[in-house]
Amino acid sequence: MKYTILLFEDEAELRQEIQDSIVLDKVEVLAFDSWASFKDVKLDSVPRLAILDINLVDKDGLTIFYELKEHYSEIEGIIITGQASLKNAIASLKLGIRDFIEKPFRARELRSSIEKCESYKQFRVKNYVIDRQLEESRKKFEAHWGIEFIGVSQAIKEINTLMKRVAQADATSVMITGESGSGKELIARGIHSMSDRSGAPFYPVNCTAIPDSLFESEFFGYQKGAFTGALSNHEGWFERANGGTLFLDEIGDMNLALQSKLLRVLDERKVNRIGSHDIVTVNTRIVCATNKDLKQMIEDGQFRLDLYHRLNSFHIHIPPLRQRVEDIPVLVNHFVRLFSETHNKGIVSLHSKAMNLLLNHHYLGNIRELKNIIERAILMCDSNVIKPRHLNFTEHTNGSGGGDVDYSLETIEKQTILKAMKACSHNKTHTAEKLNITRQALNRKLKKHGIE
Ligand SMILES: Nc1ncnc2c1ncn2[C@@H]1O[C@H](COP(=O)(O)OP(=O)(O)OP(=O)(O)O)[C@@H](O)[C@H]1O
Repeated sequence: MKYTILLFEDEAELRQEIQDSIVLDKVEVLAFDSWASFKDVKLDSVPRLAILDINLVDKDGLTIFYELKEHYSEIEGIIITGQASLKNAIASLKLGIRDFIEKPFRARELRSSIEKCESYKQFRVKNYVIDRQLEESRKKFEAHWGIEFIGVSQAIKEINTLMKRVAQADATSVMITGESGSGKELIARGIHSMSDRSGAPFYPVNCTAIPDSLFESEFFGYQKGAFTGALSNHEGWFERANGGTLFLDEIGDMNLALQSKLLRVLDERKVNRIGSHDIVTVNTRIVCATNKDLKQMIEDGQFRLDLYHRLNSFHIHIPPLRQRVEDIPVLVNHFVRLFSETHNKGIVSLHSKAMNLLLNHHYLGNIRELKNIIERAILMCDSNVIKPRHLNFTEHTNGSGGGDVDYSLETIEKQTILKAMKACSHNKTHTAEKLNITRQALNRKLKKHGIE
């Protein structure tokens, strides 16, 4: 599907520069120098995003966004301005503008802002529309394969027992920890579907995908007219998941102010939408997940200790796949059967050399990585046996067993920072940009790794 972006900028040179910098796949940028030049244009598709200068010749960017919103209620907005003021920033936020960028800005800053809008949009689309289709296919998948957490290691056996036990403890909050791709969401879904809540929604939210400015309204919902952009009543996550399970993924990315509010809801089990005095009692189980070290975050003052204890009343930790090699063969067989069926291939087995390579791989991306490797192999395989040449490992590991290579994430992070520092002649601002993190974050990491 084409992704249409509307650009309103009256400086011709900047307009062209912005257009040139947004060369993204499947994106079409329609540029205008004024409202007058846009208003009679017939669009082929619904625009998903508007990038607006505040001062245009005939209308200001905020008013234009307001008018666009009337026609395209789902449109997102980014304001670019040479005259950033608190007043404008507040007005933008109230209108539901996602980002506010001060001129002059770098092309990558704008691109990253667009990507943020898009990931938020995908989050909404996923949850409000496409989720139904996903739910359907998921149900079919579960009916066929079951939702059991696959594995034969002692760790997985214990996890399966814990899942069943906590599923019966109705309202207990659950904290799931483990590296990315290790199965945290699958466990959360498993707990939900084994509990008495299975008839009510399982509502997944990725805390990283929501800009701070929108967290509160998404969290609690709002009443029509509560603020300028509130064009209709909007249920918050707690209400949507009422009776069911709210899965808060990447809880470590929730800011401190929101953490306090979450704690209050967990204590009181009550929410009220922004702009409304009505109090809604909610019966929502919270299952949260993180791959961050929350204890360290508590020490650094970035995560509330009381919330940690509240969420951690039941803790499930998933060890990385490389520490439970005995699970690899069953997972491989499971994914071979699954993808062979999905892609209508008659693949029946795996060559022992291919299995050896899989057993010796280090899986920094855990089960997600293994799953992708098998799916690719199934697609590449032209006979009914998967052979070593069908396996496409990532560049970090070659399946040879690893030798003396240190695969710890800490080491990889340190090496990446050192490489970036070298490439940027030790200029911290440039290094931070290259690594796509803030300068403060870079300083913290340099300190952590003892670099300098
Ligand atoms: N034990 C398992 N058995 C079968 N499939 C699994 C298992 N663990 C994980 N998977 C599959 O691996 C993929 C990644 O799992 P999931 O999304 O739950 O990981 P995650 O830890 O939540 O990742 P992230 O931290 O990146 O959000 C999913 O497709 C999931 O179905």
